[in-house]
Amino acid sequence: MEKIKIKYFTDEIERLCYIDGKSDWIDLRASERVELKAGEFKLIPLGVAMELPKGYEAHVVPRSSTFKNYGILQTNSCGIIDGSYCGDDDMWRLPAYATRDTVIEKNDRICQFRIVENQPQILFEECVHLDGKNRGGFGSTGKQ
Ligand SMILES: O=c1ccn([C@H]2C[C@H](O)[C@@H](COP(=O)(O)OP(=O)(O)OP(=O)(O)O)O2)c(=O)[nH]1
Repeated sequence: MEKIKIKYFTDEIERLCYIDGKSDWIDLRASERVELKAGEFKLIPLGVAMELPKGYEAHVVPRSSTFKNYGILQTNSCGIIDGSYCGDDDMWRLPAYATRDTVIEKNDRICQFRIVENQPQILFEECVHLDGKNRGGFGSTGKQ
């Protein structure tokens, strides 16, 4: 089991909870009421800052119901929370674009995260040709 040190910026959101069995992604809540007009962008505060376990980062994505319920899109597709983002003021935020007029209430669950191990250090070794067989891509699977 991994331990995460967490700071809440408000008592008005429920505490994060790891729910065993159903999904290991952990829901995050808006820490203030946010009203957006169609076409507006906002960094929605999530009311938490964390010190992740050494060697981990966190990935934040919307919940599957987020677009249906609120009409917002996460503008960076997947939020990367670096392990170094662990200062007292390093509150997590969701960059969101509203496709319609919408209201997100304080404490609404709008996205989810999991922690992921950092990739190993990478050294790029330049070459002229690669030895592998060309795989094809972008719709080539199952075609000759
Ligand atoms: O959806 C996100 C993405 C990032 N962050 C926080 C955590 C992350 O560690 C920090 C910095 O993010 P990033 O490294 O992506 O941005 P940057 O390097 O400051 O800016 P950019 O890479 O866009 O130049 O912002 C969030 O709270 N939510």
